[in-house]
Amino acid sequence: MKLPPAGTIEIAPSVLSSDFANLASETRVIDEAGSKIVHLDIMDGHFVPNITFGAPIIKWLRKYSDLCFDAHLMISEPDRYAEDFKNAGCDHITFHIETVDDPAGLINRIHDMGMSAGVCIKPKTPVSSIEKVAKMCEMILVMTVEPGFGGQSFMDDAARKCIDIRKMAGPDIRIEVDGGIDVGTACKVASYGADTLVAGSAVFNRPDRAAAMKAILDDAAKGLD
Ligand SMILES: O=C(CO)[C@@H](O)[C@H](O)COP(=O)(O)O
Ligand SMILES: [Fe+2]
Repeated sequence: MKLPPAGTIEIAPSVLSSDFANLASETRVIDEAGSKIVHLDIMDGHFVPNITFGAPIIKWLRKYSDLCFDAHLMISEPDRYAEDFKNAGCDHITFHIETVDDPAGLINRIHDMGMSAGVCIKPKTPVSSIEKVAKMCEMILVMTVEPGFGGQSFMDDAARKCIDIRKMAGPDIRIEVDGGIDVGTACKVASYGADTLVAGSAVFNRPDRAAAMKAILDDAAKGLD
């Protein structure tokens, strides 16, 4: 499934905190609970100090799920691997602005392969770094923790960058936030202009994933009041 167009608040559960031995059923649960997107965290042990999974695992998961596969590439040289993620069935690829010399070139390549594209900024990376390419993207990802691990504490200063990004990019681009999103922080990021909420531990570390997702979305709605 393609990335939903901007204009609605969506939750993008990150399977990073799920039971990797049961990835297909974990993904089915969030689908049945109403999610349109599953967030896939790809880490290479080089750009970030952790290793997760790559295209072969995604290719298998694709056989079991029609959700929008939102790949968050926390890897060096994302241009080298973008085609592998396309062939594995990803719908959307986000790469880190810190990892490339020619972000516009990579966004064009991702589009040419038929996927939507996103750039991501780490907490200390300024909004100005994505100014030239923001409007080329379908979604901009703002890290609200240092990338690499689930379960970290939300950084409000980083989240506030969504306010400037929303002004810069306009209403037609999704702004995704990632790290420490739960009840209490979802309302804040929604008020800053984010509309796509990645949640890992807040969903998968709870026995009732559907209830956890609903609580996060209800909290986000409060941020729009
Ligand atoms: O990209 C990352 C971590 O680098 C994430 O997508 C995490 O999975 C978010 O985890 P929580 O903070 O929601 O537990
Ligand atoms: Fe992520």
